[in-house]
Amino acid sequence: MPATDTVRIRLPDDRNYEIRIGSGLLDAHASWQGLPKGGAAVIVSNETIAPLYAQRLREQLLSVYARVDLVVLADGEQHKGWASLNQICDHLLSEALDRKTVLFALGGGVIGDMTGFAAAIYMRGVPFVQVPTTLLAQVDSSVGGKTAINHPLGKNMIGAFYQPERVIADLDTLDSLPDRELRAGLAEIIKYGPIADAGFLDWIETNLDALLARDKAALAHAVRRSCEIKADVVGQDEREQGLRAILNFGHTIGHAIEAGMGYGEWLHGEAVACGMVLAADLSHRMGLMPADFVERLRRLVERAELPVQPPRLGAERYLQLMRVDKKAEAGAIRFVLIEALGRAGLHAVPDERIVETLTTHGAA
Ligand SMILES: NC(=O)c1ccc[n+]([C@@H]2O[C@H](COP(=O)([O-])OP(=O)(O)OC[C@H]3O[C@@H](n4cnc5c(N)ncnc54)[C@H](O)[C@@H]3O)[C@@H](O)[C@H]2O)c1
Ligand SMILES: O=C(O)C(=O)C[C@@H](O)[C@H](O)[C@H](O)COP(=O)(O)O
Ligand SMILES: [Zn+2]
Repeated sequence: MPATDTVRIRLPDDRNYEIRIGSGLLDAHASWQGLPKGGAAVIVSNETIAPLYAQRLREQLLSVYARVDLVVLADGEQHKGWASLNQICDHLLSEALDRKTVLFALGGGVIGDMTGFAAAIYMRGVPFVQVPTTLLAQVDSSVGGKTAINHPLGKNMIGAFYQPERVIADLDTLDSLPDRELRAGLAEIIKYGPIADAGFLDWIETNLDALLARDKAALAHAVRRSCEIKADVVGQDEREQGLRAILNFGHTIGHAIEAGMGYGEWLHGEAVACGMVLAADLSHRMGLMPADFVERLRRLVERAELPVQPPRLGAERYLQLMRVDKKAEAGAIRFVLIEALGRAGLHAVPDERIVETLTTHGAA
């Protein structure tokens, strides 16, 4: 039996679940035991991941479920929309699958977010399991129950909070992940340091080369610590009434970059990395953090070979995109700013300050 780390996420109404992290989990019988059954299993994946892993998952699930279907979606952030969501629902309905059906999201954050949303709305809710295969999905998107599709006017604008039954993060699936996608995952790992754990930021700085070299022990630690932090935050504030917003550090500008450039042009993690550098700069301009913190974060992002220079969309376009951000209130754009190393909060930032930061970084 392969070594497995388990992080538990604690939620009201008997909705606690486990995040299992380790090597060989995809092929381990135990990963798939104890889940809801009595209906069919449906694996939702995409044209890149399905040929790599769907057959292995299907074989495992056939020891639990009498029927295991596979829905293969187009690959890419630009397909995180109504058409793909409909494709999942069309399959479920045309096969007359009942509300005991369990969906298995096999892929990165795009597949996880869409499968979770389909699970939330099909027959008003069927169970689903996250099987994340990107670093980003293992450290972030598979945990916490944010599900969504994109809209041309804004990222993740149509969705639901809906928790999975379990998360199975098999570190071995990262072996086939392209380098650019691995680096995108590092962005969300870096995020957890400044917002929640200064010691973890030190650890990332020390171990960045090992992470880039895909050292399994380093990856296992990064995934576990990231999941612990996220599970703790979500356990306190599942529906983002307050604290959970800290997980959006770097995302106000990041989401504007993704939508403004056209989904898929910048990877989510790339846009978040750049957004964190600008949000760090804003934290300094708002008098919360010293200048050396901005430099420290910029240096780390650069070392991870992630972008620090935002695209020149123009200040007005950035402001327009950020006014539809979910954290905005009554037209005021609100940013997650760092207040001290390991502590963050939500702050309304005047447009002039935002324009200053955008201009300094060549985005305006
Ligand atoms: N729900 C949340 O809390 C949350 C958190 C963070 C990000 N997200 C969302 O997640 C999405 C980004 O997720 P992502 O970075 O995983 O991107 P992704 O899902 O697009 O996957 C990245 C690419 O890697 C490929 N891939 C996946 N696993 C692979 C593997 N093991 N081997 C080879 N190729 C593989 C995919 O086919 C895709 O081309 C965004 O839509 C973002 O909004 C959601
Ligand atoms: O789980 C959360 O909460 C997050 O904010 C995690 C983010 O990394 C993620 O990108 C999330 O999808 C963003 O949520 P949104 O509400 O800003 O769309
Ligand atoms: Zn994110």
